[in-house]
Amino acid sequence: MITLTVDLAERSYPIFIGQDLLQQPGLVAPFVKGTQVMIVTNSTVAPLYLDRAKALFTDLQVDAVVLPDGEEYKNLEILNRIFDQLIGGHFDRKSTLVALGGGVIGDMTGFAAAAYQRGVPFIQIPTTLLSQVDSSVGGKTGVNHPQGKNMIGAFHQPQAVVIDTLTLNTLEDRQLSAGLAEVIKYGLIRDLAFFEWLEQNLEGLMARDHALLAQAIERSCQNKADIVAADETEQGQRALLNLGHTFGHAIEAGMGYGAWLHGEAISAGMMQAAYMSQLLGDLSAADVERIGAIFKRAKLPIYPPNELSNEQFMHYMAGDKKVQAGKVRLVLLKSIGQAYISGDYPAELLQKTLTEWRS
Ligand SMILES: NC(=O)c1ccc[n+]([C@@H]2O[C@H](COP(=O)([O-])OP(=O)(O)OC[C@H]3O[C@@H](n4cnc5c(N)ncnc54)[C@H](O)[C@@H]3O)[C@@H](O)[C@H]2O)c1
Ligand SMILES: O=C(O)C(=O)C[C@@H](O)[C@H](O)[C@H](O)COP(=O)(O)O
Ligand SMILES: [Zn+2]
Repeated sequence: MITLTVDLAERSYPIFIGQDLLQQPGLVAPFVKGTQVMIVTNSTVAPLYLDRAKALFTDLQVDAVVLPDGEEYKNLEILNRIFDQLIGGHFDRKSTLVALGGGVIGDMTGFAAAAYQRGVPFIQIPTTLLSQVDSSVGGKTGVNHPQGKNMIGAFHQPQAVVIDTLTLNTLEDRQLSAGLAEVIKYGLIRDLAFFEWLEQNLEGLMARDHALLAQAIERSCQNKADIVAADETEQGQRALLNLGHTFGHAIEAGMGYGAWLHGEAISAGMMQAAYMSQLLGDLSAADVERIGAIFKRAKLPIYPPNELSNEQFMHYMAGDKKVQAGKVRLVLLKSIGQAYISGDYPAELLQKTLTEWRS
C-alpha cells in the first residue's frame, strides 16, 4: 500500500492506494468521528461493493442511501434524498458520511457533508479511475444546475481517501477511458515526464495492467495533492486543473448531462484549448497532433459535438466559474507540460477555435 498526504495543516489527510483495501477495516475506522456512519452510493455500485464497505465499520450504526446512477441525477433534488435519510435516521453532528462510488457520488456526498448540520466529516472511497485520480482528492464538492456544471457546492475536505485499485476490475471500458482523460491532463498541465510515460504505457493502462494503473493513480494523486496544498480554494494555480473544462463543461450541459461523460467532454475540451494555444503561437501543429494521438489511443473524442453551435458554447462558457469581470478566462498551454490561465487572449481567437476545431 502507498500512502500520500494532502498537506493542509490541521485539515491534512491521507490518500491510501492499494489492492483490496476494502477488506481492511483497520484502515478506515480511525477516521470515523462519532458513532453513526451513512454510506452514500448508487444503484450500480451498491450490489458490487456496499456489503464490503459496510463491513469496514464495526461496532457503529451503519446505514446506506442508494441514489440513482448517472450525471443527470447530480442535482439538488436528488441531493435532498441524502438529507431526508440523515434527518429521518436522527444522524447527529458527529456522524461520518462515506462516499462509495465515482465522482458523481463523491461530489454529492461531500456537498451533503459540507451542508448537513453546517458540516460533518466524510470519507472518500472512490471506485472509478476518474474519481481515484482526481475527484476524491481536493475537497471540491457540489451538484450541477441546468445552466452550468458544479454551480452549487462547497470546498469541504475529506478525512481520508481510500483507493482500492481492485474496484477497477468491474469498471466499463468507456469509464476507464474517461478516467484516463484526467490522468493525461496532469501530464499536459505540469508534468512532461508523466506525459511521456503515459505515451509509452497507454496500451498497458487500457489493458488494465494493475502495476501500471497503480503508478498512474499515484502520480496523478501526487500532482493533485501538490496543487491543492498550494492553493486549496483556487485563488491561483489550482485553476490549471481546469484545462479543457470551460469547453468540456459547456459540452456536458449543452448536450444534456450524461450524454457525454465528463472525461470525454474534457478530452475534446483539452483539444480545443490545445488548438487555441496553437493559434496563439505557443504550441506547434505537431504538438497538437501529439496530444490528439494520445487521446485517440485512449479511445477518447478529440472533437466537440457538431450539434453544439458556437453560440451555445459561448452561452455556457459565459457562466463558467473562472469568469472575471465578464471575461471568460481559459487554461491554455505554453507547451506540453506547462499550462497557464489567460483572460487577455484576442476574442476572435476563441471564435476561430470554436469554428475551426471541428470534425
Ligand atoms: N470534485 C472534483 O474535483 C472533480 C474532479 C473531476 C470530476 N468531477 C466530477 O466527477 C464526475 C464524474 O465522475 P466519474 O467519471 O467517476 O463518473 P460516475 O460517478 O458517474 O461513475 C461512472 C459510472 O461508473 C459506475 N461505477 C462506479 N464505480 C464502479 C465500479 N467499480 N465498477 C463498475 N461500475 C462503477 C457508476 O455507477 C457510473 O455508472 C462528474 O460529475 C465530474 O464533474 C469532480
Ligand atoms: O479539483 C479541481 O480544482 C478541478 O478543477 C478538477 C476538475 O477535474 C474537476 O472536474 C472539477 O470538478 C472542476 O471544477 P469546477 O470548479 O470547474 O467545477
Ligand atoms: Zn474534471
